[in-house]
Amino acid sequence: MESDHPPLPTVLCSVLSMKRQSCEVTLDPGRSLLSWRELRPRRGRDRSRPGGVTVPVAEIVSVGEAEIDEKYYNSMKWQHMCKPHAFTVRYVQRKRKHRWRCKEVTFWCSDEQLFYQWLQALHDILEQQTHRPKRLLVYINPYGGKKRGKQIYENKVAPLFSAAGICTDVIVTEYANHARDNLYEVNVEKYDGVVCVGGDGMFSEVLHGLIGRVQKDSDVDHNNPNAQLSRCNIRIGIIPAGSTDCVCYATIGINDPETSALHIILGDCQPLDVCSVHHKRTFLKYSVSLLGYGFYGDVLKYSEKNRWLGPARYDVSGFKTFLTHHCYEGSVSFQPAKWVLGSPRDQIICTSRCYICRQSSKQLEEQQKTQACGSEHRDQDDDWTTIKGKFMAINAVSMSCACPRSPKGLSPAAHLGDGSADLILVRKCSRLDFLRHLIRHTSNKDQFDFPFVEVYRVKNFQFTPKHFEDEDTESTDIGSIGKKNFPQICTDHPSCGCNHVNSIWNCDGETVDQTAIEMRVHCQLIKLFARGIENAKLEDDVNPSKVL
Ligand SMILES: CCCCCCCCCCCCC/C=C/[C@@H](O)[C@H](COP(=O)(O)O)NC(C)=O
Ligand SMILES: Nc1ncnc2c1ncn2[C@@H]1O[C@H](COP(=O)(O)OP(=O)(O)O)[C@@H](O)[C@H]1O
Ligand SMILES: [Ca+2]
Repeated sequence: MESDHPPLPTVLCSVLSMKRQSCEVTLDPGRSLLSWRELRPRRGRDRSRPGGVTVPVAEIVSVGEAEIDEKYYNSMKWQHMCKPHAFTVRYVQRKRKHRWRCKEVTFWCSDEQLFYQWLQALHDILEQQTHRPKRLLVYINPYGGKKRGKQIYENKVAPLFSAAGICTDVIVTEYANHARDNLYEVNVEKYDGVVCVGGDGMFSEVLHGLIGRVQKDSDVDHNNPNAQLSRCNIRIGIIPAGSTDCVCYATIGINDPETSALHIILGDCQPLDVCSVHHKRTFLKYSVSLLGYGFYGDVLKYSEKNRWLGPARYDVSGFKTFLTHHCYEGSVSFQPAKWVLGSPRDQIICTSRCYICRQSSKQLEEQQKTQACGSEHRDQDDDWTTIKGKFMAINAVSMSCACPRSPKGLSPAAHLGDGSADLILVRKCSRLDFLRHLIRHTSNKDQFDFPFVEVYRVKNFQFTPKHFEDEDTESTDIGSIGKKNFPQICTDHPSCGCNHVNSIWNCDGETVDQTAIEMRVHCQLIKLFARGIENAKLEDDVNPSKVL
C-alpha cells in the first residue's frame, strides 16, 4: 500500500484498512477535507453511503495512535504484524436537533512509514487550526441544576478535552461568587478560554468576573453608565448543568454537555451582546439573557425559597406567580436601536454567521466613531419614547432566551450580536389572556400578537416604578438600597389588583437590589465558544460528515 501522491502540501491518498475492509483514504489539505470510501463495499451494508464519508478538517476532534484492544487485535488479520500501525480519528457527527456526537474511526496501515506519514500529515493540518484552545480554566458549580455538574464534567467532558490535547485547570466552586472573585486573581493571560459548568447563574458569575477584570485592567469605571466598556477577548464556554441553561441553548441550539464540549474543542467563536444595569451612577449587574420585572422577577423571588426542588422550582413558582397575577405600575423610557436591520416581529432568526449581526455591529461601530467623544458613549437625546402604565411583565432580552421550556424563547427573532435588546411590555390583562400569552412561548404562534403586548428593539431603557417617581432617587448608599425593595401596600390603587407596589428585577436568574434601573446594550462585548444556531435545513440535508 503506497501513497499515490507525494506528502503534504499536496493530497495524501492511500489504501488503508478499516474494520477488515480496504479503504481509500484521502487527505486534501487544499480543501481541508479528510475522506474515505470502501474499495469493495460489502453487500447491503454501505449502499446507503456509496460515496463514503467526508469530514472537514475543522470538524476533526483529535487524531492519535489507536489504542489496541487485545481481543480486537487477535481477531484481526493483522495479528501477524509485530506491531500494529493504526491511528484513530475522532470527528464531529451531527445528530438531530443540533446535537453533536464524537464519532471515531480507526485506520490500519500496512507499514510503519506510511503510518507515521499519515499521523504527521494529520497533526500538521490540525496544528493549522490555530483558533482552537490549548489551555482552559474550568469552574464547576457542584450545586447547580440537579447537582450533577461534577459528574457531567468528569464523565462527558474531561475525556474529550484530554483526547483533544487540551490542558485544564479545574476549580470546583466552594461558595457562591467563588468563580467571579477568583477571576480577579488568576493570571487569565495563561488561558485560551474559561469554561463554566452550571446554569445561567454560574455563567453570570464568570461573565461578571471576566468583564469586571478586563475593565479593572484597562481602567474603565464600570459605575459610569455611559462608559465605553473594553471588550473581553478570552472566550467563555458553557457546559450546561443548570436549571434553565438558556445562554447555552440559545447560542448552540441544545443544552447538551457533549455538544458544548465539542464546540469548545473546535474553537468556535460567537460574539455576544451584554447589557449593563445601573441605578443612577452605581453599577448593579450585567445581563446577557433575561432582565425581567414583574412576572419573571416574582418567579425568581419565589423560586429562591425553593432551591431544594432543583429545576422544578421554576415550575412551582411559575404556577404560583401565575395565580397571584400581580401587575406593577411604572414608566419605561427607551431609545430605539435605529441602526439594526431586523425587527422583533420580522421572524428572521439569528443563525451562525448571522448577516444581521455582522451588518448591525458594523453600522454601530461606524456610528460610534463619528459620535466618539473621549471614553464616554454619547447618545442623542431626541428620540426617547416613554410608556407609562400597569404591567404584568417588563422583559428585556438581548438574545432569544430559547431554552428547553420554550424552544423559541422569549423573543424568537432577537439577535446574539446586533447591539440591541428586545423590550417586551406585557400590560395589565386578565389571567386568561396572560395564560394565552405564556402558552404561546411553547408553540410556533406569535406571543406578541395580543393587544396588551408590545415589543421594541432598543439600545437602552430606563424603568421607574410609580412609587419612586416623585422621590429623590439620588441617594445610592447601601442602606437605602435594601429599604427601597421592601414590599409596600399600594394605597393608590386598591382595586387594581396590584397590592404589591414593586416587583424585583430578575437578571439572568439573579435578583437585583434596585427597582429603578437603567440598562444599556454593549454590542459584542464578549465571545463564547459557540457558533449560533446552524441553519436547520443545511443541518438536516447536507451533513458535511455524512455523505458527499
Ligand atoms: C403554561 C405555562 C407555559 C410557560 C412558558 C414560559 C416560558 C418560559 C421562558 C423562560 C425563559 C427564561 C429565560 C431565562 C432565564 C434564566 O436566566 C433564569 C436563570 O436560570 P438558571 O436557574 O441560572 O439556569 N431562569 C429563570 C426561569 O428565571
Ligand atoms: N459552590 C457553590 N455553593 C453555593 N452556590 C454556588 C456555588 N457555586 C456557584 N454557586 C451559585 O449558585 C447559583 C446557581 O447556579 P447555577 O449553576 O446557575 O444553577 P441553577 O441553574 O440551578 O440556578 C449561582 O448564583 C452561583 O453563583
Ligand atoms: Ca442582541
